[in-house]
Amino acid sequence: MAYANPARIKLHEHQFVPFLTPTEIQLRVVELGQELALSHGSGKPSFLVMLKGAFIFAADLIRASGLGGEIGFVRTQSYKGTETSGEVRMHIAPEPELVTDQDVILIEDIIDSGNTMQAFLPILAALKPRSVTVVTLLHKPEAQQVDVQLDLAGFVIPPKFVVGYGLDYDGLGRQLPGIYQLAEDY
Ligand SMILES: O=P(O)(O)OC[C@H]1O[C@H](OP(=O)(O)OP(=O)(O)O)[C@H](O)[C@@H]1O
Ligand code: HPA
Repeated sequence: MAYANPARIKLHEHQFVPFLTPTEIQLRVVELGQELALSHGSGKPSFLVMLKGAFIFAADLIRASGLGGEIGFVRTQSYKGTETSGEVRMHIAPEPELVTDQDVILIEDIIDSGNTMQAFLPILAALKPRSVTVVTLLHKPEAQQVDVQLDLAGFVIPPKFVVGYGLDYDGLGRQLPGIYQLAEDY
């Protein structure tokens, strides 16, 4: 499918410039899907999608992997504007039957400070999965404040705020097919 990919966008009071094109993202998502097919091809993993940000990435990644298995959703929230509040709230908890004794593939859109993963992984571990594989589309190692498990990352990016392909700035921008970075020159 061909997507409209605007050059420069405004969301609320901020301007954003193109950072990753839809094509770059799609090519990398296919590679990640192939890696999951290799590591989990002999079984039926449970996919756990971190809402809201990971919903578009997960839809593409799961189909790119060709893997069967159930799909579940969890919802955490910690961001206000471009900053983490530091407090990770759990709105939708995992279904135990998708986790206990299962090989779980946890799909996240971004690991930034690492606070969300640090808060969520113990909740998952308490349900006693057979294994957990953490996949994130984006990783900001220079912004990370805490060490967390990370098995597969699509792109390692600088510590600047990004939107698009599921990621938002205060509720806006999730629908954009490419990923945009906060502009500094306005
Ligand atoms: O590593 P961290 O600094 O914790 O940031 C990563 C988290 O922040 C975003 O979620 P957010 O709380 O914005 O909720 P959303 O997915 O509904 O946008 C993103 O989807 C990750 O879950
Ligand atoms: O850079 C980001 N953009 C959107 N949401 C986020 N959540 C953590 N980091 C980010």
